[in-house]
Amino acid sequence: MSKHAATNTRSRPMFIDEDQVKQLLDWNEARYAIEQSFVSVSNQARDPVARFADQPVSSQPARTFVQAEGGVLLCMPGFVGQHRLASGSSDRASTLACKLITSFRKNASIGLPSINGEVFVFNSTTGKLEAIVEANHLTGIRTATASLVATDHLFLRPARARTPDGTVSIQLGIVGCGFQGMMHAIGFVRTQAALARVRVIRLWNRTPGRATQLKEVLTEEAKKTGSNYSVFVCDTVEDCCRDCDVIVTATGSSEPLVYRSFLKPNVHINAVGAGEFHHAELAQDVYDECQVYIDHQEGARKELATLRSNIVGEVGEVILRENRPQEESLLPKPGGISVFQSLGMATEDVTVGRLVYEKYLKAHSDQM
Ligand SMILES: NC(=O)C1=CN([C@@H]2O[C@H](COP(=O)(O)OP(=O)(O)OC[C@H]3O[C@@H](n4cnc5c(N)ncnc54)[C@H](O)[C@@H]3O)[C@@H](O)[C@H]2O)C=CC1
Ligand SMILES: O=C([O-])C1=[NH+]CCC1
Repeated sequence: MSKHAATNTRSRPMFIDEDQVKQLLDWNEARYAIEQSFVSVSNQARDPVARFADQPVSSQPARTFVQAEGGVLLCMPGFVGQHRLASGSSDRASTLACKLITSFRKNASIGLPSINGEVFVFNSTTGKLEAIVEANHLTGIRTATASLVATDHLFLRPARARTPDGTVSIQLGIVGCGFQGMMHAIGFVRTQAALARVRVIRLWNRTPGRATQLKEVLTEEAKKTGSNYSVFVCDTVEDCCRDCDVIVTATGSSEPLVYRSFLKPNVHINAVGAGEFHHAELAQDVYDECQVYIDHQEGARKELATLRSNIVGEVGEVILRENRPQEESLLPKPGGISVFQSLGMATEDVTVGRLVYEKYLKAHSDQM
């Protein structure tokens, strides 16, 4: 743990529950933690002589899947070395953690989330388990934030650079209004000041009732955040995607939902959901034309082995090359389709789990 962090010297680990995570985790702080995670993975993947000493490094194997009768258990261990805990801070930390997460699709019918997890945070010097962080909300925020970071670096920053006042506004499409779809929509709304104004949100869900519910949530959210976007519930995926600048797919579909003909020529898609495999939601004619960016080569080799597309590289490598004119840019060709194929990776849970734990320790320092 960092020299500035109080550590848990008790024999029992801290338990940080869902409600506490909701209070502690902030979208903009999570964004920085996720950027650190992306960068750590790509910095580690570099040739050692080309690695940046002032950037974090990491170690993370491809995750393992254990098939049970009703679903699957994923084991996601990871280490991030020398990451910054907050933007603008010179304090660095190293974090060892493991997320255990289950995906049981039929849970919705009994009123439970389909995805349930915990992040186990260890002391990276002694290996002692220091905290268990409930990770349903955490997984929602970290996954949506990974999409926000990818959208920002691949699509919004170049767009902002092309406008005279450095601001952009977007029409956002959400295909699949379950937990992830909701968290993504809220994430885009809550980070408007930093990323892009949201002027329209278009929603589609297989069962329209869930899209209508999300419309109500987003209408409340507009009041809370003083935003004035319009929200539309769409009857078809085509209608949902029409005219969108940014699209999120977050379903369990094993069949393609989004086809090339539904899309504007210049669009960024965050493909988050997984049916039988991770690239099921977009049709092959989208993959034939787009440029794909991933979170983690190691995971992609295993989980995207059947994807036929132009995989440009990791989002972290795009970030590392920004503002370094001596290195060739990995940005998408202007005016085309970019896809962030999100698998989800342990280092995201490592840096965000550590953020929650640090904030918990700070909030409870008088009781330690
Ligand atoms: N990339 C990442 O880091 C992560 C990805 N996921 C994936 O995101 C997806 C959504 O997860 P949650 O929102 O937590 O689940 P959820 O159970 O809350 O929502 C599932 C959504 O998928 C839709 N859906 C299911 N089967 C469908 C089909 N055949 N056609 C169209 N829509 C269908 C449902 O209507 C619902 O909108 C899952 O595939 C999950 O594995 C979840 C967490 C992290
Ligand atoms: O990265 C993650 O946490 C998950 N990806 C798919 C299900 C959960």
